Amino acid sequence: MPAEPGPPGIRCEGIAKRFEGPAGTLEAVAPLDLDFAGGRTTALVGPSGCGKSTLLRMIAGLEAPSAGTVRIGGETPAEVRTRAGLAVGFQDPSLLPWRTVQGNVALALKLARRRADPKAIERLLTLVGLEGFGTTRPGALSGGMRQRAAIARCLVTEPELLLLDEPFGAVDELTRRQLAHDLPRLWEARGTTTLFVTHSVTEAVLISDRVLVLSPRPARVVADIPVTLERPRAEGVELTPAFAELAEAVSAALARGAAEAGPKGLAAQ
Ligand SMILES: Nc1ncnc2c1ncn2[C@@H]1O[C@H](COP(=O)(O)OP(=O)(O)OP(=O)(O)O)[C@@H](O)[C@H]1O
Repeated sequence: MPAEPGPPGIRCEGIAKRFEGPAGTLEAVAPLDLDFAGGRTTALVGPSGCGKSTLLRMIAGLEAPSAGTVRIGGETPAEVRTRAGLAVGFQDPSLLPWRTVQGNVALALKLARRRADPKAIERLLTLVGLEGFGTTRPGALSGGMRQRAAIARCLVTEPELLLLDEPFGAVDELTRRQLAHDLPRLWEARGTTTLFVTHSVTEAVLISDRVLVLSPRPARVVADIPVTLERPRAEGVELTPAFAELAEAVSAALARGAAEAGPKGLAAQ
């Protein structure tokens, strides 16, 4: 099906994933119906093991659903991937060790059959705090720096859809805050549809237009919280009562989801 005009929305219908293992069937994602508006940023939060990454991988077309369908602006994930319309950033940055940071970022452009502009790459590296590290190989970077290089690699192709799975996991708190302020400005300006998995309630509220709180596995939506704070987020917004109220609503929903799941849910938190 041809792509719809404008930033692509995502529609998941009855999407589910079961894994077969020696201990039997594991229901990672129970049938879920989800809609994500085009050009918006949504945070997915939920206890460890509730199926967030599996959901993201299915939307990215990296994992086949056991049931249900995913459409991105009317297209299948495979169709969007074929024309390099989506980028995925995982906690494990998986950079090519023999290529420099510049080379790793430029590779994403090459795979998308686009010309690499070294100046544009350098600007992006500056934005993620890697100024002057373009010629360094991943082995000589810290874990957090590798993650930031991977984020630059995601952004360089200017994808329509950005799927980020805890991309700041190994980044120190201060840099993390800076990235949480700076990066959304970039993808908002481009109208990128973004899905973002995080364990940080603060980050979820800071970065997104909407927070979906998921229950312990198999995940269902416990709360769907619109984040109405002004964009771009102002410096110090984390200290405002409106922010605290939203963060509290997310935390309370997480606790409610765990409590409703019983002792298994609480243990999974
Ligand atoms: N390839 C796989 N084979 C078998 N089981 C899997 C596979 N991938 C994920 N699972 C299981 O599916 C469930 C959901 O995993 P998933 O990684 O999606 O959770 P998550 O919410 O992203 O967790 P975390 O927050 O800890 O990263 C877990 O019980 C996990 O063990």
